[in-house]
Amino acid sequence: MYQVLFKRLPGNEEIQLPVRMSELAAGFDLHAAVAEPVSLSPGERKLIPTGFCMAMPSDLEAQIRPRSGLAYKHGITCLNSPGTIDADYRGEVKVLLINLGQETFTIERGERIAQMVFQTVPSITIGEVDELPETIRGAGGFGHTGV
Ligand SMILES: O=c1ccn([C@H]2C[C@H](O)[C@@H](COP(=O)(O)OP(=O)(O)OP(=O)(O)O)O2)c(=O)[nH]1
Ligand SMILES: [Mg+2]
Repeated sequence: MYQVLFKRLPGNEEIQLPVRMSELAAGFDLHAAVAEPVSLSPGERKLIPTGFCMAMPSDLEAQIRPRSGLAYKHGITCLNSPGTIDADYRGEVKVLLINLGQETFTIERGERIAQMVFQTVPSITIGEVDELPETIRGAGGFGHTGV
């Protein structure tokens, strides 16, 4: 079990912290901490504040992913999906939304705009070599095995 710490930013006392909407939901929904409703016209992108900063164990990352309902109904998605929250980031978590739909979409204060999924990050070191270990696939890719 991991513990993730959240710190609300001033003025966001009534904005819910990330919340799971069902017992086994993978994603914690993120709420918009916009001061007033924010409109996204078709094709427009905006960085939406969540009103909190966080700290998680060093072997975790958090991914910011779209909500499928907003994507399906309104064309609202995360431009940089999945967004990456690094374990050492202490700034406000923000969500980069884009409107790929055909109508203007308005984000209300407190609305659930995206979801955050936690993942473990393996410990990696980088090694440089002249030759890589051989494989049967070799350099074949991009449809090399057929459809
Ligand atoms: O959707 C996102 C993506 C990133 N971040 C924050 C947390 C993350 O740790 C930091 C940096 O993100 P990223 O590495 O994706 O951006 P970068 O363009 O490489 O910026 P940097 O040079 O700060 O790493 O920005 C968010 O709040 N929301
Ligand atoms: Mg980066």
